[in-house]
Amino acid sequence: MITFDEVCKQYPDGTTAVDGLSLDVPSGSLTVFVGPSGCGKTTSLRMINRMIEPTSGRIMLGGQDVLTRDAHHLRRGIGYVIQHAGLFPHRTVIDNVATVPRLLGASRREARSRAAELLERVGLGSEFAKRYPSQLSGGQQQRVGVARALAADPPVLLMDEPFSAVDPVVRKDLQQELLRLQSEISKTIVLVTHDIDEAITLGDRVAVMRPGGTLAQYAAPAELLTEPADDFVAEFLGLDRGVRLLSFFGANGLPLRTDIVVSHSRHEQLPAAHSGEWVLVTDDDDRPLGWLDGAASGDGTSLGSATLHSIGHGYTPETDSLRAALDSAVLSPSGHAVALDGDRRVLGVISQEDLAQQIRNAHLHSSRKAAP
Ligand SMILES: Nc1ncnc2c1ncn2[C@@H]1O[C@H](COP(=O)(O)OP(=O)(O)OP(=O)(O)O)[C@@H](O)[C@H]1O
Repeated sequence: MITFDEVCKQYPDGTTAVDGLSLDVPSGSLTVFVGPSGCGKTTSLRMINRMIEPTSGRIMLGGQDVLTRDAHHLRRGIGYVIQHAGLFPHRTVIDNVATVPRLLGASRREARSRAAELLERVGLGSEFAKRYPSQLSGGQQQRVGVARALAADPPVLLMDEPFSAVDPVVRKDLQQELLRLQSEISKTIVLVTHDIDEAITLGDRVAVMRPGGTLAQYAAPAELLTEPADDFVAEFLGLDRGVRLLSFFGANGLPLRTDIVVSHSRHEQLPAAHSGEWVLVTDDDDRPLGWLDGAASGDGTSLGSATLHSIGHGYTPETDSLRAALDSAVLSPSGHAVALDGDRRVLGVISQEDLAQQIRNAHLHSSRKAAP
């Protein structure tokens, strides 16, 4: 556990970077510090490993004030990842990572084998080991940075805007990688970002800081989205916070219709009962072929030659959220989301209207749960 206890930091020029910060970062959790530029996120992070020292207040790590710890010894237990990975440009990838175990006394061979294992763990195969950092993409360099930070097997990992120098697609990949890695290694991670979406995706808990270095709210992402503490937090979360909240509700158990799903193998023509409405046409294996606009086609239309419209991405009830189901319905020409199993077989469909009702139920249920 890391505890900030009334921590303040004033720089010599009089700037107050952090003002009365008190919060607990539970062991094994991923906590995100988020807020607009200049609100004291980096200063707060660097006070954990004593790169910056507080003006007043205390930071406790494992029950001990970090200021009472030898700085080098303290940092050995704290991995640190920064924006541009901060790799040694003249060392190969494997040597960048092996440097840390070497410093800790491992033989060259042991250090390299540990480094290779860590590179594998962050998704970089052996073909990257001999390259230099400049021969890697930004995202690959960030992975090496994470592998190096993990090389001493530190219980704590500090990450300062680790993914902000890479493009949005790579960034999403790296975020998912970090979540996967964290599920395996369960470190105590403190991550700084100015991107609220990143904070909500990654954080078990999110500390929203405001200009002047004070804490606006510290809560789990779903709680932030449901009950922002004030207008500053609500505004920082953005206008689509209701839709983002849907990411926290599973799409399992939604009532699905199968009466407007028509199998190609059982019907050669659009049955009369369906003329006038959209039907989903499937193949012999229940895989979706596309939506047929019954109103435009009329009964008796041959299913084999009808014009079908794409179902889009559909959603998988077991693994997707209500947000994915809603997205699927909004993008569908028929206004229905298609539920697919893991083999992309059709389980049924749900309309936007039915989904809206389910969303209202989910919100109601969550606010009842939140009530004392
Ligand atoms: N060495 C320093 N001397 C004086 N003021 C500083 C120093 N370092 C940071 N500051 C100021 O302290 C405040 C907090 O800075 P900090 O870097 O912690 O913010 P941040 O939230 O991480 O910002 P960003 O998102 O832009 O990186 C800012 O106003 C900054 O200008």
